[in-house]
Amino acid sequence: MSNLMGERRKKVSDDGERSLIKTPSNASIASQANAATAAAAASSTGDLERAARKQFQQDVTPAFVYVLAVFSALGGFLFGYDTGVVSGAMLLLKREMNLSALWQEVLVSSTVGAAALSALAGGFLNGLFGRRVCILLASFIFTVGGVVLSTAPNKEVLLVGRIIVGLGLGIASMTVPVYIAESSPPQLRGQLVTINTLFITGGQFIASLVDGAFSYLRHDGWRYMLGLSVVPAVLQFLGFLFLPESPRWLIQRGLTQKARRVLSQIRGNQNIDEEYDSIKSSIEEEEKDCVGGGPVIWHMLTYPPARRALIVGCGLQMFQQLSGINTVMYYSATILQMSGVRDDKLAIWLASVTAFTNFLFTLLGVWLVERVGRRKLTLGSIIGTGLSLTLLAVGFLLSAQHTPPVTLHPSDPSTPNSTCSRYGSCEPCMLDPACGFCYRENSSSVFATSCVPVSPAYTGEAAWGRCSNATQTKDGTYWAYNYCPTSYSWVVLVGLILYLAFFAPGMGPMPWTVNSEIYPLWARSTGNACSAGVNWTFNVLVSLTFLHVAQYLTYYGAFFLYSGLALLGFLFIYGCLPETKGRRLEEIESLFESRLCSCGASDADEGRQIEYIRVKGSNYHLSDNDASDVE
Ligand SMILES: O[C@H]1[C@H](O)[C@@H](O)[C@H](O)[C@@H](O)[C@H]1O
Repeated sequence: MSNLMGERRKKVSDDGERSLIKTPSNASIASQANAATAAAAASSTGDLERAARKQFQQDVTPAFVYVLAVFSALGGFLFGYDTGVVSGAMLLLKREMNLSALWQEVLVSSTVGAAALSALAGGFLNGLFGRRVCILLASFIFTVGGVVLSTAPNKEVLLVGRIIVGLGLGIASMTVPVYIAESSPPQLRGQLVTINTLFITGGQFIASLVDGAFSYLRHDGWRYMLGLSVVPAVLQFLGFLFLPESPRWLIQRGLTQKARRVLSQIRGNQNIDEEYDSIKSSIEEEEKDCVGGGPVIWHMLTYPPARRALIVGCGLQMFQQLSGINTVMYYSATILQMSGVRDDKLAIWLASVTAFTNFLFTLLGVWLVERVGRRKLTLGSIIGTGLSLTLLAVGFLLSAQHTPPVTLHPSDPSTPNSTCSRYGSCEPCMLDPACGFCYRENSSSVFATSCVPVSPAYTGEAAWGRCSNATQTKDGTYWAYNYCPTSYSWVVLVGLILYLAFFAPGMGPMPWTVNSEIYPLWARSTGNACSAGVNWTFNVLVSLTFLHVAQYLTYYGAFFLYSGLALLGFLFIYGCLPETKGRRLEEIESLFESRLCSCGASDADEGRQIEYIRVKGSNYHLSDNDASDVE
């Protein structure tokens, strides 16, 4: 490895191309001087920071970096679409292909499992072939997966298609944030990377609409649902044929001339000298520090700053999933049914309201990330998430305490000893996956209640009796498979809305955003591969265990457990997450240098960042040579 690094260093130190740098025009120098004046005139540090940022964005940020971010974030859209669309597709598939519960579970989790594995492999591919090739590869894989899924003749081919899609998901989920972070100017980086998560939640929302629309098509509707992902995948593939490689990766590989060209392309009229030099010298520094051979993960584990960054990155992803987002999203249709929406179709449409709320509040995160910073946003978010989870748990607890008793004990001659008939009230009946609650309702009460076995083919019906034909029958008889009728459903509904409002701006996007920036360049691919792998692994663990956890601990127990985990997450974030706002990627490693886990950013750190932006704001008019004095 040291030999390799020595060779690379030689290439990196080739500096013969300085004449290729675009020198700033008089107009740009004048406008940069305006930036400084505007910044200097601002009275308070907050005004100063805002003025500098605004002026910088107006003068220096070319539209190209936004185009680049949006095309990359199509990877996020596919992430959201492919993970979201499957629930609606499964409703149709299980009838059409007669899928057992095991097959349904395998089809849903195979994608997430494959994503976990391919995210890990993506680290290696990223280092070797670069970010652009990996994004091209991911969109190609998505396209193939979409075609296989939409034309699948049987469940085995469906499984192959779901695994292919998962392979694309893993690579895209770890590459896209890194690519955007490496191409963005520091003061926009948080916002642009967070756009990727906005696209994830946007993909989930569109998937829920597609699910709603095609659920009316009883035959082959699932083919359209699963196959439509080909459209954004092809769009991204075509776009990336024309988009450039990450300049940082190019410099690392010694392709300095190309890196300069790309940097001036994405920075427009801004002078790139300072940025180029700082990236290059930090890579040289990194390479000097890095001695000995062996895999990058070993170097990360034995080099304290990289190890701390890895702990923070993986911990954030783990706590994101442990705070139960995918359970809450998945369960939202049932929560809505509990609250009185008894019609199946309407519940599917209302689930898209949940997905839209998640999307809307992620937009708030895009707006807040560069204003309040990553640390405060994540801390505020996890506190709110934990409290909303407690409210959800209290709602479920109240419903359980006032659960309606079973008043009728009908027995079917073919299943006389069904365990269902032994339950005395709705709560234990509904928690048993083999049983459901059948009841009649009028405006003031629930009556004529019974606990009966669920139909083996479809959980939306009872195996026999009054509820064997549909979720809701004409005479006001209802079938409740995984909820109990309750007058406390409003508490759960408020909990759900608050949960999304708090989770989506912070805990949703920040783990991805922070991971894209905390690792030094030599460890960035591997660090992101590991943390994305952790995200997918905990995603599959939490979704696979939810029903079992609910069965043993009841729903309120499961939600109390999640809120306890959110509390642990808060302590972890409070103790370990530093503020990275406004810093260059190359500066961030120093945040992990001395402290145990790089604990909280102090006010002094905040001051330094404002100073950094201020100095940069007033520095644009300086000559190229002066620029280096600033750092
Ligand atoms: O950041 C995303 C987002 O919050 C999604 O809504 C969720 O489904 C994903 O698991 C998560 O990684």
